[in-house]
Amino acid sequence: MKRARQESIPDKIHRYRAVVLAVTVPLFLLSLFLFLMPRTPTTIAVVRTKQRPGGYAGSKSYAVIFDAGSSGSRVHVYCFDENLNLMHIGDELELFEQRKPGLSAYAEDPQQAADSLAPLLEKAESVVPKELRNKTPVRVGATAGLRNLGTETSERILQAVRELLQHKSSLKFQPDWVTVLDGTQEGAFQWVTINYLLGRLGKSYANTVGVVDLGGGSVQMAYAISEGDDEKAPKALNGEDSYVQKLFLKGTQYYLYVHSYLHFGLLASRAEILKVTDEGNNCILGGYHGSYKYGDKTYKASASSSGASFSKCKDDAIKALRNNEPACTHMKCTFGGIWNGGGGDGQKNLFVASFFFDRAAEVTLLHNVFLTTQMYTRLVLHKFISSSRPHQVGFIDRDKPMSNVKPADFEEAAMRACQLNVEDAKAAFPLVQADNLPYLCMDLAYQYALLVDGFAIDAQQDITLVKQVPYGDASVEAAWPLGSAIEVASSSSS
Ligand SMILES: O=c1[nH]cnc2c1ncn2[C@@H]1O[C@H](COP(=O)(O)OP(=O)(O)O)[C@@H](O)[C@H]1O
Ligand SMILES: [Ca+2]
Repeated sequence: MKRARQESIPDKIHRYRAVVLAVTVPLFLLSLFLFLMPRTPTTIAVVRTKQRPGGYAGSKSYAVIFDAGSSGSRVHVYCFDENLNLMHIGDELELFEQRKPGLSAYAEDPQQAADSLAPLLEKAESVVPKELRNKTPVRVGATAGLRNLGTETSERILQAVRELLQHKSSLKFQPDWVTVLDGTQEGAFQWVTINYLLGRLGKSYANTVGVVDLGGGSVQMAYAISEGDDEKAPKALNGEDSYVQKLFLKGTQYYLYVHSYLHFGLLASRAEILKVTDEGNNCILGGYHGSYKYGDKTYKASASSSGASFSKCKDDAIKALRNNEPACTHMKCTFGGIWNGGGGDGQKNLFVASFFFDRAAEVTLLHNVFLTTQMYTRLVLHKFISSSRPHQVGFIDRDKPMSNVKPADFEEAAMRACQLNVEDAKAAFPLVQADNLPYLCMDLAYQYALLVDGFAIDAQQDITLVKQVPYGDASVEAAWPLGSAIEVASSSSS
């Protein structure tokens, strides 16, 4: 048998050259490709590590703001880019959650008050990316409800809320971020919110809009005035909030007239009106005999035998506005001896929010959605159906978050509501909550009196009722927390 010849290494390479080439060439090409490729990290979508305070990471910063209102608690979460534009949180431009009642309903039990915020906190945290939570500030602003309770009780509640945030939250938190907002801050934040969403910040004061925010406990008026008018503003006396605040926004100096009227929010005003009326009330819908509780006081709320009367009820609302009015020591006053700010271009476009919108929406129905034939007939009978908007009853466009109306629309709606007894009103206004029904005439008459007699707005002036303001591809709540978040985000990203 012929023995195989012993091959040398060069011979072997020569014999297997095809295999060697087939293995080494692709390997060489692969290494060359990897060598020339741009050096990107292999992990996916890393959040940039350079982070500034205020939940800032790369180009995003978050802010969580609790609105502890007198009639309910709400949480808003906003996300801003580095130019302070709102960015998406899911499909929306904010997270907004609410629950009732507000903190002041738990005056006797601060722990329960704080616990009422826990579900809102959980929801808010869930939309902030985990790695940003300890950089994201959480603030709580309480408004008229806690202002009414007095310092000791409200401080106990705020302390319980601070403990909740300290122990149950992973957000960035400082004890002095949980406060009772003063009314002028609240009004100023509301003005910033609406003007920001409308894209008016950075423009001359004359191109901004004025705002009225009718809460449950207080109502705020805020609008920008000229520098010259600021110089003429009456100086605040000791203990009074100053009438004008200076705000520097988007490179522009604004002089903002703001006043908050405690006890003149919609729910508080009912108590004021019930106080000035005697036995049979002119505002309570016919057939209702009960009582109204506001704060820790209860008022008799009983209809007169002839039912409600719009004109008498409006007079009572005006009496409540003027009740114990101190002399007007300023050039021109609204009510309560308060300077009216002098008016001007910053007030010519007025955006009117909160309960103004809510009540208007509740007395507006789409025929096809809500009305039975019997109800329709009743509404025609009472002339509820307006020829200018034949597709609906009432005066706003229910499908839109903003509507152009006139103060006179509230008068007209009040006149119609006041004619009804409580049973008929229930059928005519299925959207009005049962516990608000007896007060429907009172609420609408007060809203009209507040605008026309309180703030001296012409009954025929165009005003905008607003709940949300369209911004980008979504709408954002027209409420003060956005103004507060803008302050937080701009101070932490500068
Ligand atoms: O985010 C919001 N969007 C629209 N309306 C709001 C928002 N938050 C509160 N409101 C409105 O504010 C009114 C309640 O006032 P609130 O309870 O805040 O009283 P207060 O401001 O006197 O403390 C309601 O009409 C409610 O719909
Ligand atoms: Ca409010």
